[in-house]
Amino acid sequence: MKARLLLEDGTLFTGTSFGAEGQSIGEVVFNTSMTGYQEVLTDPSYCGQIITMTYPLIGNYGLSRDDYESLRPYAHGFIVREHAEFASNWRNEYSISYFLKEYGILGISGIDTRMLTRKIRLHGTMKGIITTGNEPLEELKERLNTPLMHDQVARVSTKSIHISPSFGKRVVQMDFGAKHNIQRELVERNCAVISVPYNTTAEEILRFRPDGVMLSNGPGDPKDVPEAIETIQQLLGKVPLFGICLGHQLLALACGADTEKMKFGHRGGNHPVKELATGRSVITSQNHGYAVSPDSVKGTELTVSHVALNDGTIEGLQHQKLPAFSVQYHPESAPGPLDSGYLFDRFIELMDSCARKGECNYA
Ligand SMILES: NC(=O)CC[C@H](N)C(=O)O
Repeated sequence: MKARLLLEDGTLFTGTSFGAEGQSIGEVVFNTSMTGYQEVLTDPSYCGQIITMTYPLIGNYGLSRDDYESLRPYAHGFIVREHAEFASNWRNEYSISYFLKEYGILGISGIDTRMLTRKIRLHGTMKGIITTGNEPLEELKERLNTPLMHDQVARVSTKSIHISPSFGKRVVQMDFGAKHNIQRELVERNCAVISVPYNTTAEEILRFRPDGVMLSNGPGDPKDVPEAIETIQQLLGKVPLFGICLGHQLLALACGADTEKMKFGHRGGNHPVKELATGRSVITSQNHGYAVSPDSVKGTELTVSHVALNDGTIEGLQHQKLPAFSVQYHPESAPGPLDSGYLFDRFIELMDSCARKGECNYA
């Protein structure tokens, strides 16, 4: 079946549908990972976005339930050069087209993804619409005027409190759309993880007597969740904090810094980042369209700890006085390189040292 993709700048692509039928609108972004399409599709941070994969063949190792990064995909569409119906992998359970159809996500293949990516890099991220119908172009253009959503975190955050029990440390995870691998990394280090909805108050969080609070990744503009910024302000200094991606941006806002939308963002599995304290470089997994504004950090109690080697963007922050740090990239990888797993060890050490010094203060 034929499918079309229309961009905000008027570019029309025609391809083949390989997912659900209908019409879907979203912000078109590109991801340069060569593998990991199912972790990407099930990363809740893509809620409201249409993902273009720059790697030309997608679906060739199929899908398996154990590789999901959340319970379901939240992306608004999937664009590929070529999709493979036949999967060569003993772990394969079903095909990419079956998966997309099951969750009502439109997929379009046969697209010149190199041209599309170059357009996005030149113009910045744009809205786009995918359709399998025969609507006239004017109607699609009209639909592209629909404003983008701003309530993604509320859509993807857990609706109720749940715990993955373990003996050891207790970490409350503010779930803004958390990827499963954050929890796996913590559980592996003997932490019981209590995941709470994004709008849980500081008082409720501290009632769990946590050793630390994890600020998860999540979709959208960090300024769309002011209640979380307020909660983080109240948690600062009372309990060790570790922020990842959206959690990093929210920590920055809570400390008085600012965030801004990037031209086309960072999404992929090979972004080089430098840790300023050691001069060491790591290859990181990334997925973000916003970043902390460099000038806004001056005058706050934050220090820039990591920078992106491709464009100098802030990739990590450390609080100068309080036990709190964060990274813009994904130390939990999934998909992507494992270089940054040591940051979870650092969080454990921070919780240990705060507990030793009696620095946790639940009052
Ligand atoms: N992966 C994330 O947490 C993304 C954070 C934020 N939604 C951004 O795009 O910058």
